[in-house]
Amino acid sequence: MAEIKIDQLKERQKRIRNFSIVAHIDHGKSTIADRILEQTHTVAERDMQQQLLDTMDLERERGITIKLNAVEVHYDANDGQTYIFHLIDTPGHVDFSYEVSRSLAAAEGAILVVDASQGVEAQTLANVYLALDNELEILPVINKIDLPAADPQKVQKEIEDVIGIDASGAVMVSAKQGIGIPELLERIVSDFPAPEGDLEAPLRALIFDSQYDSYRGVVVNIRVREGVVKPGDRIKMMNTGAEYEVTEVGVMSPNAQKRDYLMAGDVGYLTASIKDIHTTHSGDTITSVQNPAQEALPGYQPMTPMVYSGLYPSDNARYGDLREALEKLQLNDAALTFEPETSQALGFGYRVGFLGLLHMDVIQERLEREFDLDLVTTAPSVTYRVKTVDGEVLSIENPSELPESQQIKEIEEPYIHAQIMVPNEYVGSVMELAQRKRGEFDTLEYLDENRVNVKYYMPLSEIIFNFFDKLKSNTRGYASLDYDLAGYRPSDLVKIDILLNGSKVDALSFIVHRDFAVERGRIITAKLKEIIPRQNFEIPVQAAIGNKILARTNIKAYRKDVTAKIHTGDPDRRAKLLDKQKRGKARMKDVGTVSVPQEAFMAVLKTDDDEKFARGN
Ligand SMILES: Nc1nc2c(ncn2[C@@H]2O[C@H](COP(=O)(O)OP(=O)(O)OP(=O)(O)O)[C@@H](O)[C@H]2O)c(=O)[nH]1
Repeated sequence: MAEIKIDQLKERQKRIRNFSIVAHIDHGKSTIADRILEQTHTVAERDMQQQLLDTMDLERERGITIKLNAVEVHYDANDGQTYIFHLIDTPGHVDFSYEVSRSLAAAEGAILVVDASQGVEAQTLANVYLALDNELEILPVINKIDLPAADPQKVQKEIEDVIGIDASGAVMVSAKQGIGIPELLERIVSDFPAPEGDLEAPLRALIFDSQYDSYRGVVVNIRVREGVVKPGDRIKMMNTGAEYEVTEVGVMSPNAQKRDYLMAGDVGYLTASIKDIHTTHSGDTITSVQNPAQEALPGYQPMTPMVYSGLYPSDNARYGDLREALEKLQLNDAALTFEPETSQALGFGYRVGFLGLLHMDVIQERLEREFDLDLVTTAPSVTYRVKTVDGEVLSIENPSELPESQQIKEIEEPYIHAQIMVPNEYVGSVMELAQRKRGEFDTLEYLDENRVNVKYYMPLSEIIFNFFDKLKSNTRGYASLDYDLAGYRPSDLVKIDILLNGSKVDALSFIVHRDFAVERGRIITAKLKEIIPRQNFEIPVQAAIGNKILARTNIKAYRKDVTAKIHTGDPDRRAKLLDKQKRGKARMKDVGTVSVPQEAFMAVLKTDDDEKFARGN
C-alpha cells in the first residue's frame, strides 16, 4: 500500500459527518435511512428493498430495528465536494436504548425524527436527552408530513416547548414520498461538525459492537478516535491486553467493503483472526502495539438487567451448545448476562439477564434460529432484595431461591419511575391501570392543551407483566411509555409454589404481592390445567404458600391420539399431524412423572389477562 499522506487525511477528515438517527418507535427512522441510501446511490435501485439496514430476518419480520447498524454513504453536495457520511441507525424500543447510547457515542450529530401526526413521545424525549448528554448537535426533522393528520407547526412548537431546543429550522420530510430528503442531506453537511481527532496521535479506536464469523473470526465494529489503523498493524485491546495483527479493515456500504485504512473520524470494521471471543468487549479501546496510547477511551456503562429468566435446552445434552451460543451472542449484545443454574425440574441451564421482555423474546428467538437450539424458558423475574433475620442481604433472581418465610425479615422489590405521555381523554384509564398495578402517583404535566405526561412510581415486576400492551390497548395505541429504575422499596411479597402430582416444580415458582396471591394461585392452576396435556393418570395441580394450599384442580386421566380420528386415509395429513406432535414433544419437559410443555413455564405471565374474568367483569 502507498504511504498514507497526512495532509490528504486531514482534508478527508473535514468531509466526514458521523450521525445517528433517533426517534420514538415507528416515527420513521429506518425509512429515512433507506431514502438517504437511495438518494446517494449507495444502493443500486434494483437492490433497494425496504428497511435495508434491518439486516436480521427477525428485524424485517417484526418491522423493528433491534441492532444498531453503521453504514458509509458518499454524498455529492451542492458545494461541489463529496462528503463521507457514517449513518448509524438505532432501535427505538425502550428495551434497546443501550444500543442507542452506544451509537451516539460514535457520532457528532443526531437527526431527531418526530412524526408530524404523533408529536413528541416518551422515547423521543429519552433519546434526545441521551444525545444531549453526549453533546451531539441535534437536527430536528418532522416526518410523515404527507399524512392527512399531520400538523407540522404544532409538532414544531411541541419540540420547542417539551424538549427545549430550537425547532424553527426543522426539516419537513415525507420519507415515504421522498419529500425533503435533498434538503436533509444538505443540512447534514452544514449543521453537523466534522469529527476532530489527531491523525498523528497513537491509535485509539472504540469497539462499539462485534459479531462472530466462523471464517474470519470476530468482526469488530469501531469508531476511530485518534490515529490510523491498517492491515498488517499490530493492535492491542487495552482492557483485555490481547494482541493481534490486523488482517482487514473496511466499512459497511451497506455490504462490507475493504479499505486501505481507517482513520480518526471513521466508523468501520476490523478483523484480526480473533478466534477467542473472550478478548473482545464492546467499550474496550484498541491501540497500536508499537505506539500505544497512554489511556483508554471512556467505555460504556455496564447495563443492569431488568429481568431474569432461566433458559434450559430441551435436550439436556445440548447444555454446552447453549453456553457457546450465549457467549457468541454476548459479543453482539453487550447487555446480555448469564450464569449457570440448575433446576430440579429442568436440569442444567442458565439464568439469563435481559433489559425487558422484548429483549428476552429476541434473544430466545436468536438462540433458536441462529444456533438451532430448542429451549425451555422459565417466566421472567425481577431481582428481589431479601433481608434475612440473620442480618444478611440476598439478591434473589430466581423465585425458587427465596428463603423460607421464617428466615425473611423483609423483601424489597425494584421500583421504576414511569412517564406516560397520553392524550387528555385517556388520563383516567391510564391512572386506573397504574393504580391497579400498585402504582403510586407522582405528578401530571401538561405537554400542550390536549396531551399530558403522567408520572408514576411502580413496581418493576408489574411493568414487565404486560403493562405496556395493556397501556396501549387501554389508550387505543396513543400512550407512550418510558421509565428509569427508581431504587428498591419494601413490599409484602410471597412466593407461590406449584405442585404437580404432589411434587413441587421449582421452575414454576413465582413471587407476587400478598393481596394478589389467592387470585393468581387460582388463575395459574386453571391455566396449567388447560396447558398440560392429559396423561394416563390423574394429575393434581396445586398452588401453595409454604404448606398452605391456595388453590387446587385436577387434570383428568386420558390419552389422546390425534390421528385416531382421521379416517380419510390421507397419508399426508396423518404424517403432518404426527410431525406436529413430534415437534411439540421437543418442547415438553418430563418433570417427575408429568410431561410439561414449554407454555406452562410462561403461564404466570398470562395470569394477568384473566384477572378481569376472575373478578367477574
Ligand atoms: N405516511 C407515511 N408513512 C411513513 C413515512 N415514513 C415512514 N412511514 C411508515 O411508518 C412506519 C414506521 O417506519 P420505520 O421507518 O420502520 O420506523 P422506525 O422509527 O425505524 O421504527 P423502528 O425501527 O421499529 O424503531 C412504516 O410503516 C413506514 O412505512 C412517511 O413519511 N409518511
